[in-house]
Formats: sequence, structure tokens, C-alpha cells
Amino acid sequence: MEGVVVARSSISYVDGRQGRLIYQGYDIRDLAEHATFEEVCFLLWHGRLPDSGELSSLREQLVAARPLPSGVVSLLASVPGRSPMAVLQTAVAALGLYDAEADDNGREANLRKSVRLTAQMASVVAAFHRLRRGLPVIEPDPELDHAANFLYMLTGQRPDPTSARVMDVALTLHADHEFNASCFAGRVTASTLSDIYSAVAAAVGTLKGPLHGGANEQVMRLLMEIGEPERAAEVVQARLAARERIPGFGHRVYKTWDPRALILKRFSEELSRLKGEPRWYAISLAVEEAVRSAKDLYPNVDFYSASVYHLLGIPVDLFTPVFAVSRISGWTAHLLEQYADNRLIRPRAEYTGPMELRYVPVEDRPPHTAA
Ligand SMILES: CC(=O)SCCNC(=O)CCNC(=O)[C@H](O)C(C)(C)COP(=O)(O)OP(=O)(O)OC[C@H]1O[C@@H](n2cnc3c(N)ncnc32)[C@H](O)[C@@H]1OP(=O)(O)O
Ligand SMILES: O=C([O-])CC(=O)C(=O)O
Repeated sequence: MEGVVVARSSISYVDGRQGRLIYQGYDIRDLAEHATFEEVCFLLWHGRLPDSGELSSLREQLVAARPLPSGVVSLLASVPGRSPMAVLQTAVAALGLYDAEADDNGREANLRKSVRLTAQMASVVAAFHRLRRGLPVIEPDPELDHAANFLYMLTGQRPDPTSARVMDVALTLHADHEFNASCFAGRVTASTLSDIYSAVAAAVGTLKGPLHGGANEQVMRLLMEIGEPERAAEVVQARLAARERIPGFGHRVYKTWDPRALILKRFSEELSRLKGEPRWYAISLAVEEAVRSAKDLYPNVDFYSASVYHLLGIPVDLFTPVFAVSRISGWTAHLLEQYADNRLIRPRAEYTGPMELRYVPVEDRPPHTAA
């Protein structure tokens, strides 16, 4: 389906040649510099920036929705913690079980659920992490905005202003990206008129893969394996010689710099310096140079977000869940758009199997021999 346009959408636009990303008319660089994640959520859901009353109201709704149903907390305390993305997917389905509006697909109900899901996915990731470490779940702080509160509930420390701002911008940068694989999976689910929780659970499962959101975790594991900038070229060359992919490079749509990667690169450099850990930026830069000199591939959003998340104190296996904590805003915007003008998404396949075979009873079939 490379390059195939499957629907019309007003939510976001990716110009893969110029390296531009637009949310509802606004350039991502403008939003990253000036907007908050809460404003971006409103923009994606409503198609325009909020006025101050609307923004205060959205903030209040998000704060009010942060606490999780106790049944979901019990579930998080009892599941095996091997795959945080599988836990998140399970928790999204469970949140639907506790929502009396789960099966109401009207726009107003779905908007309320978009707010709840955006607030609660952050709470799920933070609570799961605390519980698996045997630590108490942190009560949300209504004075903190979404990004800062997430870091607080995860780490137990109120973040410094730079960390809070970097987290907020990272959420904005990851919020939406046109018909990416997870968004498309969610829209396909919604197109059957299934509920928003089912659609988001499908999207979470799709984001998990290492060719999509799962790449950010693989990037950090690569940086850790490399360990020092001087080893970057050797490790990258060995991987390319083995025809392995370098996580965090290449993109189906961008054929130049991903504008989000440029912003995250600056944050990686800034945080590396501020936190006194210059090697993460130095290794990342050395990997970028090694890949760029070997292949015509640019870093995507997952490359520099890895060192940024690490420097914010986020555990490596939560990197992809943190991507979902942001992308829930874009997924739900797309689901609202899908429900508003729905037609079942059901493409065709070109059949390549045999025809005209006749059934033979099992006792008459010869033993199968591997080809
Ligand atoms: C949020 C996101 O989802 S962003 C993407 C996150 N995923 C990653 O970072 C995983 C690594 N990247 C990749 O695997 C790919 O670049 C993808 C899946 C993102 C896009 O892939 P496609 O559009 O299908 O590109 P395609 O697979 O056709 O690659 C074109 C060529 O570039 C090579 N290539 C692409 N990405 C990489 C990479 N990361 N490392 C090494 N080679 C690569 C391919 O091997 C291929 O080379 P060839 O023509 O010599 O065989
Ligand atoms: O658009 C894509 O294919 C991948 C994606 O979600 C992104 O880059 O944010």
C-alpha cells in the first residue's frame, strides 16, 4: 500500500520531500515551540486551537479523569510485567469494561472517552511501573499539567522545568502522523462500528512492533550496546553488513530529515549536557554519522527520542508505551473522524492460491511430505 491514498483527512499532513509535518494547518515546529500538549489535543480533536476558557475546561477534564478504576489498578498489580505494551493493550480493553459509555459511538460520548483515555493511558503506564517495582501508586497532582504529572506519577519526583517542558514537547511531537500503521489499524476497527476502546487496543498492538513505535526501545538498546561514541561506526557497519536494520532510521514517507527528529536532537544534546551524561548524545551523533555515511537514511522520530526519554529517567521498556501516551491524542482524533463519516474499510487482495481443487477424505490422502 506504499503511497496509496485510502481516505481524506484534515487532521495531519506529512510532506515527505520537504520534511514538514502539519497538524490541522499548524507546522509542528511552531507547535513545538509555542503550544502545550493539552492545546494540541484540543487542536487534533476539534480542528482549531482552544480559547482560554476551552483550554481551562479541557485541563480540568483531563485532571478529573486521571485516577484509574480500582479494578484496573488490581489488574495492573496482577499481570506479568514482561511486555509493558501488552499490559497497556490489556488495560485499554479493561478501561472499556469500566466505562458505562463504552458502546455509545456518538461524537459527544466519544469526545469524553478521548479525554478519559488520554488522561488514563498515562496513569496506566505510571501505575504499572510503580506496581511492578513493589512501590505505591502515586496520586496525581492536579497542579501539574499532563506531561509533568506523568513524570511525577512515574518517578515520584516533581520534574524540573526543563524536563517538564521537554516531556511536554515530546508528547506534542509524537501526537499524530497521518495514516501510520497504528492509526490505520484503529480506523479499520472503528470502521466496523466497534467501540473506541477496541480501536485503541488494536492501535496499541500495532504500535508495539519494532518497525513502528517499538523502534525507540531498540534504539536505546543499541546505544547501550555501543557504550562509547568511538565504537559506533564499527557496530553500525557490522549490522549493515549482516543486512540488519538500524532502529530509528528510515521512514516510509520522509525521504529527508523528519522535522521531529531535528527538534529531539536538540533536546538530546541539551539534556545530555544538563544531566551531566554527555555520552548519550555523543553516541547518538556518532551513530547518525555512521548511518548517514553508509546509507541515504535519516533519523526518524524514534532515534533521538530514545536518549531524550532515557535522560528523563524513563525505563527503556516503557519507551513505546510513552509513545502511546502521546499518540492516543491522534488516534482518537482519527477515530472521531472515522465515526463521523464511516464506511467499512475492506480492501481486496489479489488471489494467488490454487483453484478447482476437489476435497479428498482424510483416509485417502497420501502422507504429507515437506517440499
Ligand atoms: C514512528 C515510526 O514508526 S517511525 C519508523 C520506526 N521504525 C524503525 O526505525 C525501524 C527501522 N526502519 C525500517 O525498518 C524502515 O526504514 C521502515 C520500516 C521504517 C520503512 O521501511 P520502508 O518504507 O518499507 O523502506 P524499505 O524497507 O523499502 O527500505 C528501503 C531500503 O532502505 C533500507 N533501509 C530502510 N530502513 C533501514 C534501516 N533502518 N537500516 C538499514 N537499512 C534500512 C532497506 O534495507 C532498503 O534497502 P535495499 O533497497 O537495499 O533493500
Ligand atoms: O508515519 C509513519 O509511518 C510512522 C509514524 O507513526 C510516525 O512517523 O510518527
